[in-house]
Amino acid sequence: MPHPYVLLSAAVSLDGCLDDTGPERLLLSGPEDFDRVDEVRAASDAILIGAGTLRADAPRLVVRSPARRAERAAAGRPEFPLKVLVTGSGDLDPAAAFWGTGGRKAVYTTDRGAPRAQAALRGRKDADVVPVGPELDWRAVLEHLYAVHRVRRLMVEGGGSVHTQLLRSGLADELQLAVAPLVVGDPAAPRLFGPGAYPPGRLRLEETRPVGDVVLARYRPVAPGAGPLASAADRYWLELACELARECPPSGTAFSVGAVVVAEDGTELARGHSREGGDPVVHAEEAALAKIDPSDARLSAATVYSSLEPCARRASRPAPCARLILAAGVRRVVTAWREPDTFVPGADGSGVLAAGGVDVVLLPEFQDLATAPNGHLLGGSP
Ligand SMILES: NC(=O)C1=CN([C@@H]2O[C@H](COP(=O)(O)OP(=O)(O)OC[C@H]3O[C@@H](n4cnc5c(N)ncnc54)[C@H](OP(=O)(O)O)[C@@H]3O)[C@@H](O)[C@H]2O)C=CC1
Ligand SMILES: Nc1c(N[C@@H]2O[C@H](COP(=O)(O)O)[C@@H](O)[C@H]2O)[nH]c(=O)[nH]c1=O
Repeated sequence: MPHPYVLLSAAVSLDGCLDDTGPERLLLSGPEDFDRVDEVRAASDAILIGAGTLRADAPRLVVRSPARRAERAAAGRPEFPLKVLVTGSGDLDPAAAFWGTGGRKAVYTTDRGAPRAQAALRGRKDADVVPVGPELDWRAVLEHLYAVHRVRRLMVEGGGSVHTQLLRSGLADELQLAVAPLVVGDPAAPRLFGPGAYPPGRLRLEETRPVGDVVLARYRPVAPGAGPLASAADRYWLELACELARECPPSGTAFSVGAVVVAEDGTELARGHSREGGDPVVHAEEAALAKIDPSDARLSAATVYSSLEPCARRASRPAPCARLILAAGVRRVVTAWREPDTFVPGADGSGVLAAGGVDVVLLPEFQDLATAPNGHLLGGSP
């Protein structure tokens, strides 16, 4: 099920704190950065916080700039992004400014928290309470936001507990961190990220920029997911594989495919595309794997991303790509598109891989991107 693009946004002190322990919210951003945050809000379909932030900060979470609100309205969007709250307890103050400002609100809670949240918000026609089960399942929250509220871009404004869970579970697409030039120094102050197990490796730095006296750093988590569930980083790499497919020399008799092989820690091991380097028959996965030393110990925990599922049979080479992947020891493949019958009827590379113990993850929301360079082969519809 598709998810929105999830952007974590936070301002932190030099010692990694989100706030101090005083009664007032600590302003870490300066005026220029608050204006940047307003711009990010205006570009989002929804803004999510945890109930801890609602209690601590009395947030309104609105787009402040009238010009940005007018731009949204002119584009046919609601003037304000949807406000999203997560709570386990359902213990909500109905008098909080959060409820009386902005547009629609959605409250995601547990079966246990729902009756209390519903009681607190009784009479509010602009707030929906959605129980998602005995525990708060983040994937269910994201799927519901995508499917029911049509949220494609979700900004998460904290606090630490929410940011920690989304980064740890591989559901964050981007982190926007404003580093403020002050030190809180209080060991009891809330931190951005708590202790625990995070995806391995380094995040990818996308941008740094001074904004007034804070430094904005934008990162993308790129360590692939594990097992059959897709992570945000899986979407990042699959999109790249689909873009690589556009680099293939045109052909009337073979698909254009892109592939990337990525180590467990997010290091790109190799990439390839069909017919690259003047070889008229080479496939994308084959080209990428050929660039990696077969004894590279990282292969066994690597993920192969391929815009089209790896081939199961071929005439032009002795081994199809599904067999090459198995022989390389790779145990996870993420793909956008099952092979149609165009050239090989009943090809089932995913089945060959699964029979060999590989987790095959299909993300059909990327199929249009994967098929785009192949329209001339598909006779209208794939
Ligand atoms: N500098 C910055 O950019 C920002 C700073 N902050 C600061 O962060 C602090 C608040 O952070 P924090 O205390 O971590 O609070 P959060 O805002 O992360 O909210 C935590 C609460 O959200 C609900 N929740 C979160 N995850 C789950 C789950 N898996 N299941 C059920 N309920 C869940 C629970 O609500 P319940 O208790 O109702 O069950 C939980 O107590 C404040 O001091 C605030 O000022 C906040 C945002 C941005
Ligand atoms: N303190 C702090 C932030 N705090 C965030 O701002 C939210 C309140 O925004 P508003 O409703 O517009 O007042 C609050 O819930 C919390 O998520 N954000 C930042 O970018 N920088 C900061 O220094």
